Amino acid sequence: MNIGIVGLGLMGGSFAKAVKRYAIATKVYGYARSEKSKKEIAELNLVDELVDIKTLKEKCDLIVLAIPVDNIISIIPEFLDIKDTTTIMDLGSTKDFIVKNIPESIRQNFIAAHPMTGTEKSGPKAAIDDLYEGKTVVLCNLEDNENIHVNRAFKVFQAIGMRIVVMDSDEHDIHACYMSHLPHAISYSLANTVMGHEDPKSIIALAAGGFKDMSRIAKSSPDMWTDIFKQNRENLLKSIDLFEDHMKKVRTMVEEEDYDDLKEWMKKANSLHEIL
Ligand SMILES: NC(=O)C1=CN([C@@H]2O[C@H](COP(=O)(O)OP(=O)(O)OC[C@H]3O[C@@H](n4cnc5c(N)ncnc54)[C@H](O)[C@@H]3O)[C@@H](O)[C@H]2O)C=CC1
Ligand SMILES: O=C(O)C(=O)Cc1ccc(O)cc1
Repeated sequence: MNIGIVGLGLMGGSFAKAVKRYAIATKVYGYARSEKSKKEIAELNLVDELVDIKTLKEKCDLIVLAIPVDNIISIIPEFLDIKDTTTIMDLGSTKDFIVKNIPESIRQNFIAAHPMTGTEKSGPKAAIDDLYEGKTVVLCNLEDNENIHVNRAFKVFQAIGMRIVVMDSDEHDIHACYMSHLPHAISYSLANTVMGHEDPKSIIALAAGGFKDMSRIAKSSPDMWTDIFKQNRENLLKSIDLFEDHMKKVRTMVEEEDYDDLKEWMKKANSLHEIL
């Protein structure tokens, strides 16, 4: 099988490394837009050959879109003439808007996937050898796909060591919102709150583990995350409201010196780590 990857940053570059490591592909092709990316991808030896979209469509059995979620939508028109036997798959963090905007003519070829793994880093240099190893990938609305494409997706994800979970795209977007998109909104908010109050010298001198843990994902790509917040806007708004309720609650308990209730509220939060 020949595999083509569009966008060779953290997710696409790591996918290239994984399929090479497990010798799943006869040849791995890549497509990148900028000269800077092309140079980095070549230096890191992420793919066997960098080609244009036309060649990618001619040569590849599986084409993976590892680009920001709005770019997935805007690049799709270039793939309307893929062969019936070509699988096209995205790795975007949102799923509902994407599946609803795939044209009918290629809907059966299009596998909507979200690997639940990543980091705050981006670009080709961020690619990691074992990013996907032992991690979960969510596949959505598989009833809209032909078997040949579903089987190919299962084969590739299992071969790179992933666990597959199947669900509807709207259900996916709710779970992804609470477990990933809201935490990113909180981390960006925390980073901006602290920087608005503390000078850089104090941050360097005094930042402890907790602050570093909670602000790590505030380093994530604004291009990628603006698109995600846009596509999952409704769920994100609801989750921010619920989070604000908790911030108001802790504020009231502290203001009213209601320390018994505060302790109970904290104990409840502690129990999350019995599950995780
Ligand atoms: N970063 C993470 O931890 C995770 C990201 N995702 C999703 O994976 C996708 C890719 O994210 P990352 O790899 O983290 O981003 P990234 O920024 O590291 O890589 C994306 C690459 O695609 C290139 N690109 C953008 N538009 C392009 C286009 N039209 N044609 C060709 N190349 C293009 C960019 O120059 C960049 O090098 C996004 O949809 C994101 O939501 C999913 C799970 C985890
Ligand atoms: O860096 C982290 O801890 C992440 O949470 C990475 C991440 C980012 C986006 C996703 O859709 C999934 C995972």
